[in-house]
Amino acid sequence: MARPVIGIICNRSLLNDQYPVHAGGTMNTEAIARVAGAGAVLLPADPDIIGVEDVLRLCDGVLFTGGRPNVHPEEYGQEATEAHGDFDRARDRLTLPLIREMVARGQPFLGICRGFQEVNVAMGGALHPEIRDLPGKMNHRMPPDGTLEEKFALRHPVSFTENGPFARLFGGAEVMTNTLHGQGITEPGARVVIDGYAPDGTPEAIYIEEAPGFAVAVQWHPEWNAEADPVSRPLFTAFGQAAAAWAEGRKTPFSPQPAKLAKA
Ligand SMILES: N[C@@H](CCC(=O)NCCCC(=O)O)C(=O)O
Repeated sequence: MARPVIGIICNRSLLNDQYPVHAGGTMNTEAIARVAGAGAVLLPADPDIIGVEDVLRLCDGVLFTGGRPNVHPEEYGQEATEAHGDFDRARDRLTLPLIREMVARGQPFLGICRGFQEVNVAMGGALHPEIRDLPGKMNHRMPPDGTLEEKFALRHPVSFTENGPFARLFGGAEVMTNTLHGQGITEPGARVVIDGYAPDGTPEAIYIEEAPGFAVAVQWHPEWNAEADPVSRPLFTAFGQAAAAWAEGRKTPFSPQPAKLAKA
């Protein structure tokens, strides 16, 4: 039986340090295929190659992935500085209008890390280029060296609104997550509900208020260990269910039922 199709936003990269490619991580494709239960398609992050309308027609959902290059600060009315690092303006030109259109239509999406930041900026919010420089903030960047297991290790708790949608989805108001980011939300965009925070107050989980569909994003990387992680699994499962509903012509707002607590 045909599965829903979820588009995965790629990042530009160099193969063998020589050949320009549009790259999609296998952690993302595996999470979409094995946990969300959808067919995964890789989307070049450039509207001159695939436009917003093409993606909306082809995909039942979109995964806005992590990525090292940052959303250009002119997208939120600020000047670029050295702290902002690298940019990917083609990706900005595709993802920001795509997110706004998907929110309006109720077409499901999940944002991860840079994708989380894109959702906030698409809705009119702002970011800080290096949150560890802010008073009281911890360093949320991934360790510069080490194995993937060390880089994606669970590093801090995220606390959610009691009985809010994330707490209901995860079966509790606090979970442990990894952290691999330098930027963070400073001002939420219109209708952006910040529902999860790290201990230092860094926003970690958002959804779009009164969105007709699944409009959700997290600052951490749930694609790591997605099949086994007790947080990743329900998140990608709910995303896949929303994409399947879209494929059948139905919209599903982000309003999980309380998780069935394990029998004592
Ligand atoms: N560039 C943004 C988003 C960080 C992000 O998506 N990290 C995943 C990729 C990790 C890496 O390759 O560095 C930020 O720095 O906040």
